[in-house]
Amino acid sequence: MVDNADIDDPGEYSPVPSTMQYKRVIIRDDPQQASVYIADYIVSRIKGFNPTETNPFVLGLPTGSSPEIIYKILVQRHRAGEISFKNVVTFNMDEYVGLPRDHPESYHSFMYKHFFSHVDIPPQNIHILNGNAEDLTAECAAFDASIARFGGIELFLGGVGPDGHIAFNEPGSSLASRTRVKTLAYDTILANSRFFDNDVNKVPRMAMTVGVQTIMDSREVVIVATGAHKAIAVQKGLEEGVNHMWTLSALQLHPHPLVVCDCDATLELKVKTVRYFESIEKSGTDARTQGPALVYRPRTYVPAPTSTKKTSPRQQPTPDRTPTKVPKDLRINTELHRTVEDDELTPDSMSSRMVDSAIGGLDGALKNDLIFDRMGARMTAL
Ligand SMILES: N[C@@H]1[C@@H](O)[C@H](O)[C@@H](COP(=O)(O)O)O[C@@H]1O
Repeated sequence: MVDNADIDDPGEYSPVPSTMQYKRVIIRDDPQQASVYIADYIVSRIKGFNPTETNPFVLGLPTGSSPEIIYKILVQRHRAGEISFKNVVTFNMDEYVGLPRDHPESYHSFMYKHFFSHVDIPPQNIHILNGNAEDLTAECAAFDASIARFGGIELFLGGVGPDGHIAFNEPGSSLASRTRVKTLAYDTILANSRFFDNDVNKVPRMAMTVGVQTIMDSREVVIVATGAHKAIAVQKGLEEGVNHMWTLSALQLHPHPLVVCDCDATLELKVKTVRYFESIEKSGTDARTQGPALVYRPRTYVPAPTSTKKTSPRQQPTPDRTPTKVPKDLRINTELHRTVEDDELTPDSMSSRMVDSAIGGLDGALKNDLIFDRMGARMTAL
């Protein structure tokens, strides 16, 4: 990303990759300050868009502990009357497969607990993949079709896994992927076991996730990366080449990526890289407060069928995601019926871990081994 940061011309706010690119890395002292930056940024983008019922702001959203603070601040801004989500449509990036919707660790539960229940977003504007759908492939295709029906995603907020994954696009994911079912890498299962009583056996093995290309199709991507455990991912994603083993790195090819880190997440970056991006911000290209406003292009918008029926969050029906009309000019391929991971690699080391981890009793041994040889080594290196 560094060598390609031709930020002198922010260009048009266009989903089409062009030579006019505007890459930003913002560094703040701690997760709180990084989250304030992002929350304010999202608020300013929504306000600048001036959404209406017929032209809503389409926002992609993540789960995870990093975005929790961002949601808290957004809720505070909403309560203070600074922002309304009435004309915002959301698409969540992922959901576990097979976990009941009302399980406390489902991404449905997470989103309502931390965000949706506290703001004025209409339930029919919320889109979260149904990890219990009978036909998961059809569910994924319908999700992409629904994004297309809304004219694509305006801003996709995401986190990053310690192994560099965005959404659940694990190492080896195709950079051309769209929404589909993925087997989780053992590192991710291990990382997420903290939400499941630290028991890797309780973590679902599969998830549905938007693809790397789904994220790349959005007009702007904002990534939050906080903590020393994200430092390697940030370094690989920003300083090294585009690589499907660190899917964050795909953003190097996006026209409007914004990565917001705390200091700890930059620990593996070269001082030169950090200084470079700090100087960019100082020289007046902080898009939130100083930089030139992005120009919103009119989008082809096909309104979703609306329902006036009130539902409680838990009973929220799966929206009708079969589009009656999909704009022809959209680049989103809605005809994805390939089988799971057709075009993706699962590194040998990971697939063998997955097989072994299914055998009772081996998880503990593997866990120790992994902590030692992967995460442990990274942490000592810090
Ligand atoms: N699918 C989610 C990702 O979307 C998230 O970015 C990652 C990191 O989460 P955290 O912010 O908790 O470190 O966790 C999960 O794997």
